[in-house]
Amino acid sequence: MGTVVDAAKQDVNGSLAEKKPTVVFVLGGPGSGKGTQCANIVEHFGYTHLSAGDLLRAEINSGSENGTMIQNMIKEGKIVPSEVTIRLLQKAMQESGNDKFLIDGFPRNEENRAAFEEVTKIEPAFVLFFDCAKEEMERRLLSRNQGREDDNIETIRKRFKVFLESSLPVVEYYDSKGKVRKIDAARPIGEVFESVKAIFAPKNEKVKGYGHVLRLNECCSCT
Ligand SMILES: Nc1ncnc2c1ncn2[C@@H]1O[C@H](COP(=O)(O)OP(=O)(O)OP(=O)(O)O)[C@@H](O)[C@H]1O
Ligand SMILES: Nc1ccn([C@H]2C[C@H](O)[C@@H](COP(=O)(O)O)O2)c(=O)n1
Ligand SMILES: [Mg+2]
Repeated sequence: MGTVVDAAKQDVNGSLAEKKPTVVFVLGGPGSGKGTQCANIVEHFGYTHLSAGDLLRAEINSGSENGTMIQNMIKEGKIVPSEVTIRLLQKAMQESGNDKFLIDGFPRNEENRAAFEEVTKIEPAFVLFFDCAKEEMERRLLSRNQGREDDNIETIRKRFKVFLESSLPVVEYYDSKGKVRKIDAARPIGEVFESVKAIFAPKNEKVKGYGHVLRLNECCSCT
């Protein structure tokens, strides 16, 4: 089977030019709205959404030999070893037929980050980071009602701790490389998506220089 990079090699002339897939990492605390906003981005911008958590839950349900280990780790709010998660992500990328991916909830720690880079040689285009207060995230998780085993107060607290201790340093790493696009995710869903759209909209549709981003079909009060 070819690699993800192989699948993305074909250029417009049909020749085999090296073209790596576009990857956007989507990070944020538990319940910050990553999955909700990824669904909107898919609809508007043609990305394939790959949630590491969803892939791990599907692996549990598939009866895989790793299922029990993954289930126990998720229940404890712990991070599953990178080799397991990266294998699932690579398989999903290959099977998608797309070359633009939103990778949601990954990398969750330094081990995830370094292993993904080492195995795939892919650098993210940028990191979309949903910033939200803990109290608001907790409220959302406790009323999500999707039957997730980890949406109980005991596991939620463990997930918050892991987020602060292990995932935020990854966001800081990418921030030091100028790759983080931070969104205030505590607002209503539609407002959050307006900010997200401004990041994904093609560059040539933006007009800069007025202290905010304008779309070509909009006008500011200066005219
Ligand atoms: N901006 C928002 N305002 C209010 N509720 C929201 C907002 N965004 C998402 N929600 C709701 O909060 C819950 C959690 O959202 P979502 O599943 O998208 O979060 P997540 O970041 O993917 O969480 P997790 O890390 O646990 O997978 C859902 O019930 C969703 O409908
Ligand atoms: N890179 C990842 C992503 C997720 N997990 C596990 C641990 C998380 O608590 C759980 C749920 O993830 P979510 O759906 O909230 O993004 O899945 C992991 O081990 N490694
Ligand atoms: Mg999610």
